[in-house]
Amino acid sequence: MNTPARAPRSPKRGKGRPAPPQPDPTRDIAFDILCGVVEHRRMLENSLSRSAEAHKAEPRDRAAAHRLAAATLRHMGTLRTVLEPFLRKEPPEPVRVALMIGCAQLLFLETPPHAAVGTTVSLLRRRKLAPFAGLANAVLRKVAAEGQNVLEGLDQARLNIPAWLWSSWSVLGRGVPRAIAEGISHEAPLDITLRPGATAPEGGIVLPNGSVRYPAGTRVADLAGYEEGAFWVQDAAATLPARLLNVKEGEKVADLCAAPGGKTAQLAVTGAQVAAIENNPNRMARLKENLARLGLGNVITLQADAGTWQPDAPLDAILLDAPCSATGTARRHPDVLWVKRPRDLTTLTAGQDRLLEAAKNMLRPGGRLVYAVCSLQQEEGPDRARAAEAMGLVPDPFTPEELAFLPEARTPEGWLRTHPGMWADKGSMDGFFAARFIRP
Ligand SMILES: C[S@@+](CC[C@H](N)C(=O)[O-])C[C@H]1O[C@@H](n2cnc3c(N)ncnc32)[C@H](O)[C@@H]1O
Repeated sequence: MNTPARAPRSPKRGKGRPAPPQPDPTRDIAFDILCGVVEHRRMLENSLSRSAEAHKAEPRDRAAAHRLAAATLRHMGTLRTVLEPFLRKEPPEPVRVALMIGCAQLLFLETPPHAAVGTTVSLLRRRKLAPFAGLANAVLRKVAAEGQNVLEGLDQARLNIPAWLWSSWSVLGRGVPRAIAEGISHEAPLDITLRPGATAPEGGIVLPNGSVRYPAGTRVADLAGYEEGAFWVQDAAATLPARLLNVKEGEKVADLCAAPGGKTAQLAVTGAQVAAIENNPNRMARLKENLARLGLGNVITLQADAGTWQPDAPLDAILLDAPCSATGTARRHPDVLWVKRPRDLTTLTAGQDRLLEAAKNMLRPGGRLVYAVCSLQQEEGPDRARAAEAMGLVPDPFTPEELAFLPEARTPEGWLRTHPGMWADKGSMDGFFAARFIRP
């Protein structure tokens, strides 16, 4: 077994001192993000908001850092494996993080070797890890020379998914864990949902569900019509739960876990009377901003716990997009793979049951509930649908006609199950589970 390495001696200086390290906010912020995820199991956004470097950086540098960190996370299992034979001893975790950033640039981001090596060495110097600069120089030069050959012998899809998740996804079908891993291995495209009657900005392709898709890296604010509220950002799979609630004009509807509001917007444009409930004040602020941009002033927004909130009168329909492990969003948020643990599911599923029970009691007899999670986990999807049935809700299966544009997502029970292995030829989709019920 490898043992922790002592810091090697500083590389010998020539006649002059080494040049002082150049500022490099992109790599500094990416380093902070990755240390937060890897060492402290903090989600990427949380790590980003704690990074002092990120606070003083230009938006452009923050965005570049976000993409570099996400690319490193997407390939993290592979990067660890590639580095292993070049390290005689285990380096401290922050040094390994810096090496992974350098390695990701060499192997996946087409950064020229001198830049990948040089920026990693400078990063270590800026972060008071100068004694490891020589090690990084030597290791990354070897990766530059031999890394592509090493990659060829690796099962990258398998390495980039933690073992517990890979085995949990095998219930989804033969070959599905690999298909999901391949879907996650690429940066997600940008999908938008158009307001009824709005024209799609140029450059997108229309997907079978009506979403319009733009290449990964497209900046939403650059698309024509954004400021005017012609559309909102929403993965194609994320449009399905609200659509399957089949809300009609004038109905009394609640969106119980609403921010940032893509599904609220879908419900509101039908002309229904929508109450959007959200308990997190920061996320509520984002929801309100989004609804204001879209001009959807007809939505009532309430900061409240959906587990205790009561409507004035029983509701016709409810969307419960419950908080979950979010493993279905790993192509946008690859940090999820390395932050979540099996034990998190116990707390999450208890919360989902609490919200299901509360939602049931808000409905009028005959009222409809769609329960949805952006999770690929059995415990948060099918097991919760069974729990809802045990609470007295009556299943109302999705019909083949409702899912005619995506028949592979309809389960034998009439639930919805999407995953990142679907629409592989179109750029994939997020993983969602949804089930519909009627209150008897
Ligand atoms: C999966 S996200 C919802 C995404 C949203 N439906 C959309 O499409 O944009 C879950 C949301 O539920 C909120 N939330 C979590 N627990 C809640 C509770 N007890 N009551 C209300 N909102 C809650 C979270 O803050 C988060 O914004």
